[in-house]
Amino acid sequence: MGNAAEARRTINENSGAVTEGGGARTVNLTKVYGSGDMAVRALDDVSVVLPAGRFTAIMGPSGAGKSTLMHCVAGLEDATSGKVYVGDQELGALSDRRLTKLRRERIGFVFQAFNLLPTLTARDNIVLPMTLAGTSPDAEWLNTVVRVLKLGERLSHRPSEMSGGQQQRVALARALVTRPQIIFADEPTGNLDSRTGGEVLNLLRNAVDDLGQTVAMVTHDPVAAGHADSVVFLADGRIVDVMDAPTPDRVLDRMRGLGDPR
Ligand SMILES: Nc1ncnc2c1ncn2[C@@H]1O[C@H](COP(=O)(O)OP(=O)(O)OP(=O)(O)O)[C@@H](O)[C@H]1O
Repeated sequence: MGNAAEARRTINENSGAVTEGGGARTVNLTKVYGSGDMAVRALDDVSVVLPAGRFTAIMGPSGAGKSTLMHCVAGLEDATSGKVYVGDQELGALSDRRLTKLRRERIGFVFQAFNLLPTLTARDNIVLPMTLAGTSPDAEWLNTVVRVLKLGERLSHRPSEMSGGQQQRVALARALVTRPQIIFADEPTGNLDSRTGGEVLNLLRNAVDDLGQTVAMVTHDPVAAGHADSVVFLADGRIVDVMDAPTPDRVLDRMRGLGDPR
């Protein structure tokens, strides 16, 4: 799809039932930081679907609004106007307490820095969200996640006893164990060598294909975006294109077209 108007139309047409029971979407989402002369319109009327059971990459030049979009959809930032839905729940309708609960129970995060607690074993890091919530993991699901991520031999190890790739797999297991409606990955391969980065991308792909997970990933890397089902391109706070079945070459071409020097 070549132009922004067409991209937006498709997104709007798709923004009905697609996220029911999973995924996320925004409707006319605008986010302004500051006010008066200092106002920055980080997102400008963004309507986008992150469909259930699909892997979506979010790309665009520096300052395009990628992190802001992720933070608004994850309920970490308020919208200035417009709406955000996780599944069929509109975030603006929730009290702070219920929003915190939704974030803990229905959203998973994988960051560039793995954010593992150094004193805890892999297993205790994986189940930490549930420990904090005072619940216990579904043993069968925990076993499935550990098996898919090949962490069976590592469960009693602390982060310092694991490689970067193994630590990232623990971080992904922690995101998966609560069966969130969507996982947000922010540059999940940024700190990794290319082989380990490739493994992490395959794991995200497998989480979608084998576990039915919904994944949204912010990345600057066309190779990483090539693992997704589709790529949403942002520029100056607006959606300018959506690419299905992306390849690294097509993504790179599109990024160059947006003036990204990489
Ligand atoms: N807390 C904030 N206060 C003021 N302005 C902000 C804030 N957060 C982001 N911005 C501005 O909003 C715009 C979008 O920023 P954002 O971080 O979402 O872009 P990005 O696409 O993630 O960039 P990058 O690729 O460099 O991480 C930028 O102009 C940025 O300076």
